[in-house]
Amino acid sequence: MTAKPETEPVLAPPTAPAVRLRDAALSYGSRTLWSGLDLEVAPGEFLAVLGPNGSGKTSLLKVLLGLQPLSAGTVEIAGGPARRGSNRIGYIPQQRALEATVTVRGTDLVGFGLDGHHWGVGFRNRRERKRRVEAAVRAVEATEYARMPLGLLSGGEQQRLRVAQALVSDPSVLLCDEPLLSLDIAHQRKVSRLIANQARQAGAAVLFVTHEINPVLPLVDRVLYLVDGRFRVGPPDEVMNSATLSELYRTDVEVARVGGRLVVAGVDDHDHHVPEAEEA
Ligand SMILES: Nc1ncnc2c1ncn2[C@@H]1O[C@H](COP(=O)(O)OP(=O)(O)OP(=O)(O)O)[C@@H](O)[C@H]1O
Repeated sequence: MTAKPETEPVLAPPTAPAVRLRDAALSYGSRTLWSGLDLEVAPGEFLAVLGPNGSGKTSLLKVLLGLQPLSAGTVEIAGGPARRGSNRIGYIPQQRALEATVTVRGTDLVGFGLDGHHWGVGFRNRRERKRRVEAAVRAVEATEYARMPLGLLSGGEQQRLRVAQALVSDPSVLLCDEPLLSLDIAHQRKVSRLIANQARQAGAAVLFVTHEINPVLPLVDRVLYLVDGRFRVGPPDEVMNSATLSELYRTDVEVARVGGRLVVAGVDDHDHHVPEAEEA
């Protein structure tokens, strides 16, 4: 007979999800982008969000940013309701080219990422603010041009500063909308690592919208794949396979692994927007 332990084992408290959607739906007019979406993203988790144009990936991020209300269901993020302007949430928006006349400097853009209730007042905070902005600019290797007007910078340089802006507040949730676009391969790799470090080292939940999973495949814990109102969530191997994608797209889709990369054939949307980093 085995002796009963005198005390119950101490269990670590379960970690609350950083993002939780319950039975969530989003419609614009009569068009439903997705419905019945139950999704929990844990602190430290890296979730890739894939799907063809118009499937509602950016709209999902807008819901999490408090910019778009759900049509049904509930959303919680970083321990509270989705609301605008939280500096616990970092956001790398889908890139839009800035006009040459934009005179805001890179360091100002990065500093906006810190603007919250406890920043920007008092000398000590100003000094700390400057230190953090400089560290974030250094991390994306933008020191050389960070004081220039944004309108004069290349698309890739602007993008690196947007990444610094999203990371500067040490966010607990990081929402990224195609963050590797217009970056060269070396910077795709560096930016992917910075984003992954925010998950692995700082414990942030990362939602990473992308058309091309290969540059981040080694970093991805789970995939959310949206197609025409249908979706699947699971580890990359469970979602990125011929059977699952054929079911989602309702047509024959072939997925093969070639040298550690995923090759998807049979759907137009797997156009390669970005040259691929060999290793994220
Ligand atoms: N405010 C809005 N009102 C009405 N329709 C909208 C609104 N915002 C987005 N849409 C539509 O919803 C659909 C999904 O848009 P969304 O930007 O979320 O797609 P996506 O999956 O991010 O696409 P892409 O891969 O092209 O970036 C699109 O057809 C878009 O036109």
